[in-house]
Amino acid sequence: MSLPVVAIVGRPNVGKSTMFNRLAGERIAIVEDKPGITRDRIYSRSEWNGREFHLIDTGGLDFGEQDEILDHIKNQVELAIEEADVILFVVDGRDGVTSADEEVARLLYRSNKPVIVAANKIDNIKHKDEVYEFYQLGFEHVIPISSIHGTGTGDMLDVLVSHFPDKEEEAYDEDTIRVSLIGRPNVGKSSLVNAILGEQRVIVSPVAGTTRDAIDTPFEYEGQKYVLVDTAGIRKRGKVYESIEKYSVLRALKSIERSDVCLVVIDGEQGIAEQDKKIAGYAHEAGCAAIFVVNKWDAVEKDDKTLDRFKQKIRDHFQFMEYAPILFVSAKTKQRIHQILPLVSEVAEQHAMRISTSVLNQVLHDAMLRTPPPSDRGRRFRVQYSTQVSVKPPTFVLFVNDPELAHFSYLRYLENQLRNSFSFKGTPMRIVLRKKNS
Ligand SMILES: Nc1nc2c(ncn2[C@@H]2O[C@H](COP(=O)(O)OP(=O)(O)OP(=O)(O)O)[C@@H](O)[C@H]2O)c(=O)[nH]1
Ligand SMILES: Nc1nc2c(ncn2[C@@H]2O[C@H](COP(=O)(O)OP(=O)(O)OP(=O)(O)O)[C@@H](O)[C@H]2O)c(=O)[nH]1
Repeated sequence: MSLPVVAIVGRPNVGKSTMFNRLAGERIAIVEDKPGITRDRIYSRSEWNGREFHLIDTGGLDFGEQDEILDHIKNQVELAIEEADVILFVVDGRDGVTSADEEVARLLYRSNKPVIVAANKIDNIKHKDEVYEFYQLGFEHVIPISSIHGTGTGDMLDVLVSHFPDKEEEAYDEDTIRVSLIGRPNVGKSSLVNAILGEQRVIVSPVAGTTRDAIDTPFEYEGQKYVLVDTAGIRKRGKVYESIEKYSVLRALKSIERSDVCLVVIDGEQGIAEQDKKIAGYAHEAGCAAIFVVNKWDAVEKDDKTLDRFKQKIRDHFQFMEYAPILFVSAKTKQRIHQILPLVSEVAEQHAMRISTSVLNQVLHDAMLRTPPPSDRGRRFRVQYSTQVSVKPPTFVLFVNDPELAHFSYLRYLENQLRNSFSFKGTPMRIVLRKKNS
């Protein structure tokens, strides 16, 4: 199921980034984090009262060359209307309604999305009645807040969450492998979808907007059911998106959540870009299995070392995803396209693998005997007992004497030992430490 999306819009300087940072500060802790993951400042996963959602600061999006502030605002709002489930319209509560606020409001009327007006910079609660004038913008909710101090944000989040769509039911069987192709614009995602399906079911064209509605493509291959998630979303939807590469991250985020396996598509001709790293990082954090698919391999001038060199570059850039296998393909010539689905099926199996408690404890016990944890001021990290608590991704709970004694490098060692014993090819793994009450 994909998470609800909340977009923050508003004219410059009203405090969008400050609010974003505050809400992103409530970010749920990632159990297993690795160095080297970079995040966009404009996307965050947040949570309120047990409901998770994505937050986008549209003000932070770069829409390319634009002199007019109004154009920038229009683009923000268009994107918010298209992508968000709830729109958070930030105004400066101390300035009163400005003409730019009215313009934003006018643009927002056209959508049927719930809009919540956050009257920001009300640092002193005594002034909260002054925000009533913002009701003239025509929206049901006007909430006085101070992003700097955090006052009012709880009330605002309550209203936001109350407008989230109901959780949808998962439409596919447990044994269907949900796959998404993620990557920057123009790396060849649509072409790969076509190549994988072996027919021109999705229209490929260098022009934007050739496919419109979000469409999943279910199919069967060698007795296994698959669904390619949001094949239509792979295409850009309107002119506004042409210039925003960062937008590709949002597309990726939405399909990642609905997927078991992510094909991280990289343009072999152009090489690895910073944006690739961010997109891959989201797949990793979401706990999806992943495969690097280097496309356009036909267009690369090669000698006998080119492939190994490219592999090494991937390993250097994506150190947090050492587990992900790499395929070099061409959607154009169909080179190695037939290897994609068998590999998808293999990593999906690993992603869903369960290890019995006794075997798990044996492996960890042996590993700790072979290389005991370093002692920290006379105290040593000990694992009493461990068990796998979930799959997709495989998640292990280790009951330990003191979680503080666990060094990152030692946990990495334990993870590698698990991988040596069980493979877990293509899947991230989570290790959660719990203090054992003795
Ligand atoms: N007093 C007060 N100042 C605030 C509050 N929130 C933001 N500010 C200030 O308002 C200014 C603009 O804040 P930003 O968060 O950068 O505003 P923005 O809407 O993201 O601005 P753009 O990036 O230009 O669109 C900064 O100087 C903030 O410190 C608040 O709750 N109270
Ligand atoms: N040489 C070569 N060109 C390719 C290959 N795959 C795709 N292309 C070209 O790359 C361009 C982009 O391909 P698309 O499949 O539209 O890329 P996309 O990632 O879906 O692009 P967006 O919809 O912009 O996200 C097109 O001009 C394709 O013809 C390939 O394997 N080799």
